Amino acid sequence: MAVYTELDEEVLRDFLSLYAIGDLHSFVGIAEGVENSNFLLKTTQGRFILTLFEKRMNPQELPWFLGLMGHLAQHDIACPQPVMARDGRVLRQLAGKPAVIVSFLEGHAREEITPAACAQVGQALARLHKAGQSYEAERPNALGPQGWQSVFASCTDGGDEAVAALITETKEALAAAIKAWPEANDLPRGQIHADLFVDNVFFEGETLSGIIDFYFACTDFLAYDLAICVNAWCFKAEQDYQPDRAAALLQGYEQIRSLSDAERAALPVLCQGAALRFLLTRLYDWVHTPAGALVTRKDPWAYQRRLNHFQKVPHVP
Ligand SMILES: Nc1ncnc2c1ncn2[C@@H]1O[C@H](COP(=O)(O)OP(=O)(O)O)[C@@H](O)[C@H]1O
Ligand SMILES: N[C@@H](CCOP(=O)(O)O)C(=O)O
Repeated sequence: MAVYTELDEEVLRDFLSLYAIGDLHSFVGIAEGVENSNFLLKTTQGRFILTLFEKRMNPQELPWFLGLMGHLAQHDIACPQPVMARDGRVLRQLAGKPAVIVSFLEGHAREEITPAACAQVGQALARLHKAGQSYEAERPNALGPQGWQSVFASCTDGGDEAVAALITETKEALAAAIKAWPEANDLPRGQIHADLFVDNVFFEGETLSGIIDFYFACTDFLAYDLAICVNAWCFKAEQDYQPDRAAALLQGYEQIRSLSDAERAALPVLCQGAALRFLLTRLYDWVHTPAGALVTRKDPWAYQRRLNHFQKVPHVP
């Protein structure tokens, strides 16, 4: 569930009067999601998403994310577009939290993943990368190799025997991936989504209709974003690698943006890094989420299995 902050209807009506998006018909909290509180608003002018940013977000970084989403939307990427209030501001405060209203995207996350869906994800990712090239402000990836080390360090005293074993087994892989990681100038860089998982891509029928959740976006290797998608989209039952999906993902991507030889050669290590990144943040949540918390913890072992796959089979697809 992800509604951490309750909203009072009158307070919301007052808030909406700052925008030119019509009068409130109804609002409902959205159960999906983990990080922030999201509400579906229905107004006399249509549907919108209201997000209240919760404590894991650094409010100083919000203008970068909202600027990127606005930039991409203006470049025909189907993503939420931040809505300006009458005074021209997109970021305000509501119920004591930073708040934004964005456009509503039609569609739903897929339940069945096919190579054809992966091909469209690849195309959409490449379009996002191309459109992001003209968004100049940079945001370093806080969850790059340096970040992995500090997340790892903050997991090491907690958890049961299974967690202790996972920590031991991850230590060596972490050191190896950091050592093998490309230098900043080795590969093309730009704005990446960095969390393009199945729940963040909407389809209407068989057609990709939009991409949401840009709050891990950052400036990093473009091919690393592809490696994240290989991890997120190309395994079945959390462990069986599906090379046909990966082939379709890469082919779709290259229909829009060609990969260089260096990017292709780096994909296996980038896939290991992507597996580690999600293993580590899931492990952090596993160790630090108190029993009885509203949020369902995600399984870090699913990403250990992916990491093991890319260690044993160092080629993609
Ligand atoms: N622009 C949007 N249009 C339609 N639905 C959205 C939009 N943004 C978010 N949602 C809905 O809200 C849910 C949670 O959003 P998400 O950005 O993943 O939250 P979190 O960052 O908290 O994980 C999504 O699964 C989707 O159902
Ligand atoms: N995709 C990440 C978790 C981030 O959650 P989101 O709901 O913000 O996409 C993972 O699977 O570990």
